[in-house]
Order: sequence, then structure tokens, then C-alpha cells
Amino acid sequence: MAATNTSLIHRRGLMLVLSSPSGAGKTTIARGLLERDPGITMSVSVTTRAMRPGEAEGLDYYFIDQQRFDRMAETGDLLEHARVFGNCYGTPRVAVEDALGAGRDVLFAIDWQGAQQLAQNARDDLVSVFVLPPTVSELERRLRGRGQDSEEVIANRMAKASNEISHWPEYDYVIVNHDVDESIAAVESILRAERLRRRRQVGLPEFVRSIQDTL
Ligand SMILES: Nc1ncnc2c1ncn2[C@@H]1O[C@H](COP(=O)(O)OP(=O)(O)OP(=O)(O)O)[C@@H](O)[C@H]1O
Ligand SMILES: Nc1nc2c(ncn2[C@@H]2O[C@H](COP(=O)(O)O)[C@@H](O)[C@H]2O)c(=O)[nH]1
Repeated sequence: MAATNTSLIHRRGLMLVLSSPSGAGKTTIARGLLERDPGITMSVSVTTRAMRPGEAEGLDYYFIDQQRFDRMAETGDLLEHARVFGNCYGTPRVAVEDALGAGRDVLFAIDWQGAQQLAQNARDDLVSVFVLPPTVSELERRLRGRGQDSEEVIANRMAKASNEISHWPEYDYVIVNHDVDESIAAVESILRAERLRRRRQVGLPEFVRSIQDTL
């Protein structure tokens, strides 16, 4: 007869992806989730885009030049990468693999192209959430209210919003970001449930067997 032992169960880390048209609020939701949940780590992307006022190196992005980006892409140092709004963005591979290996969950705020690449390479570890704005005028108001982009950049992002939104059916979950706190709570619920998926609980068969052996 074996004693039951919950330490037999270890959880596989998951990748939680938030995508949305620019300005719908995925970064805001991601920050809220990081504050509330110590078990999830943000993936910090590399980008060739210029740093915005208030952004910090290594916190918002790693700001790198095109040559370095191309080298990282060529050598496989990026888990996924894409050109978005005329700049290059990518996810450094090592940080994500280290976190997942340590059983930690990783949060991404990336576009549909990146989400597709992660789905191709690691579908079982991926949970994807598409964030919609409540209205088009509110999306524009948020982009403008952020106060960090020129009118030209805002117009370009609004023009590309429809294409980004067209990918919503590819995601596991869809939320409409009316209220930030409600949206954070919705993503928290998704995360809590997804952590309990049977396939993520390594050692579950052994644990169940240990219970059955004691019956
Ligand atoms: N539910 C909400 N209600 C009102 N304002 C919001 C809401 N969610 C986010 N915002 C605001 O909208 C602006 C854009 O949000 P945020 O930067 O999070 O968008 P994003 O989707 O990450 O954009 P990008 O793709 O360009 O990085 C910010 O000023 C943020 O404070
Ligand atoms: N495929 C990826 N897309 C990314 C990544 N990091 C950010 N993004 C997307 O870029 C746009 C623009 O971001 P911004 O900071 O310039 O406003 C954003 O909407 C994200 O979807 C990435 O690593 N890979």
C-alpha cells in the first residue's frame, strides 16, 4: 500500500497570449494580471521600434537595431517574430524556455502572427485570449489618450485594426475590454482554470494510482 502524496503532481508552465488591435488594452490587462498573480512572468520582447517617452529598456522592451534583430532571428534566438506597423518585434527564446522549464507561466502581449507561430510550435502549452475594444471610437480614443504616438502612427494603427480583429476566431477566448478590472478578473479566471487542465498536471496518473492503491 502506497501513501498518497500530492508532491507527485507538478504543473507544466503554460504560455498565456494576449492579442488585440493596438490600443484595445492588452498591455494594461497584462500589467494588472502580473500585479495580482506572482506565478506568471511577462515575456519582454525585442523590438526595432524607437523607445516611447516613459518606456524603460528591459521592462517594456529590449530596444535593438535591425542588424541585431536579424541576427537573433537567423540564429533561432527568437521563439517567434513578426513585422508589425513597420517595425520588427520578437520573443527571446531562452527566457521563455527557462521560465516554462521551472514550471512558471509566461504572459505575452503579441500580435496574431506571433500567436500563430507559437500555436504551430507548442499548441498544447498555449492559451490565447483576444481582446476587443468596446467600440471603434473608444479604440481611437484610447490610442490618442495614451499620448505617446503621432497622429500618423495612430491613423496607421487604426487602419490596421480591422485586419488584426479578423483573427479573433483563431483564439481560445475572446473578451471585450469595457472595464479594466473586469477584464483582468476575466483573464485571471481563464488562467486559474487552464492551470488545472489534466494535461498540464505532470504526475497526475501516479498520484491517482497512489490514492487507488490505498483504497
Ligand atoms: N478598459 C479600459 N478603459 C479605458 N481605458 C483603457 C482600458 N484599457 C486600456 N485603456 C487605456 O487605453 C490605452 C491603450 O492601452 P494599452 O497600451 O494597454 O493597449 P495595447 O493593446 O497594449 O496597445 P499596443 O498594442 O499598441 O501596445 C492606455 O492609455 C490604457 O490606459
Ligand atoms: N509577434 C509579435 N508582436 C509583438 C511583440 N511585441 C509586441 N508585439 C505587437 O506589436 C504591436 C505594437 O506594439 P507597440 O508596443 O509598438 O504598441 C502590439 O500590438 C503587439 O501586438 C512580439 O514580441 N511579437
